[in-house]
Amino acid sequence: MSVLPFQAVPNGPLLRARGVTIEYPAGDAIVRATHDVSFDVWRGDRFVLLGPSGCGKSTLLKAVGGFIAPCAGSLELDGRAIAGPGRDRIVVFQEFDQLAPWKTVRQNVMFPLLAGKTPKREAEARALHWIEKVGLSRFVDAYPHTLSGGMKARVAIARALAMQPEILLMDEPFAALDALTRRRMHEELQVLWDEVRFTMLFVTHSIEEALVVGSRILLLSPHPGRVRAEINSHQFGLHSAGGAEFQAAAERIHGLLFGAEAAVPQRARAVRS
Ligand SMILES: Nc1ncnc2c1ncn2[C@@H]1O[C@H](COP(=O)(O)OP(=O)(O)OP(=O)(O)O)[C@@H](O)[C@H]1O
Repeated sequence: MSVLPFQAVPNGPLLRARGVTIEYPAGDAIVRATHDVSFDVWRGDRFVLLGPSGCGKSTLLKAVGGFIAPCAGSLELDGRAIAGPGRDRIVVFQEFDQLAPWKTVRQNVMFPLLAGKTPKREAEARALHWIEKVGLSRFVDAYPHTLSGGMKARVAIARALAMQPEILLMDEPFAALDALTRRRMHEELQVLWDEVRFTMLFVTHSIEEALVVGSRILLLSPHPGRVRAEINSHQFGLHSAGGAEFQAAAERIHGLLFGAEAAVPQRARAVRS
């Protein structure tokens, strides 16, 4: 019998999570961070994991990044089991001091490309391309300590996108920024996405941010995180923030997360917005 080489499932979801349960050892005990979480992320999705502090959002993101393994369930990217970190998944954290302080903006963006053996000329061209896309061309030779928080956020995004990952993993990337800068970053992320259509898995505990940033939102219950509902939110954006429909969606999400509906464990439901 001939064995066919593995092939990715055409037209399937890019990221498939099935029954993901993740536990941490904590002394003699075990902390269950997520329980039986399933979801699909399709190419071009801006998929948000939303839930209260401690519901396992970052844990799920780290598992997708390949930094921790589920104790039950499966995670697949493009049909292949996630078995460890890979260049197809790049994480952007909220600590922008992940930028090397002794490297310029250009050098910071080039660094992971060079580490991945991209030829220097190509690495520089790609770095300059993405630095321009995030509006920092004038700052290519600046050092991180001379940049504002928003500018550092943009460098981190440029560095991630320059790697051309299959999926960008963003863990509350704007949480440390002031409200005005965060709003600006939401705008810029939207402009970038409109142009590039990258796939994004975005973690936040802010309902408003989830609605503005996301095209689909997975609501997770408090500790351990279980899927409460999945919501379409592509119709919302900064233009609709504060409007009646936006407020109604935000209130419904709040009810699902914290209200009477949240008290009764329930299976995942598709909720139309
Ligand atoms: N390294 C660890 N060891 C033990 N327990 C952990 C570890 N990391 C996370 N946890 C626990 O797992 C649960 C989920 O944590 P996680 O950071 O994923 O939640 P979160 O939803 O991202 O929270 P936040 O919004 O506050 O960042 C929490 O109860 C947390 O205390």
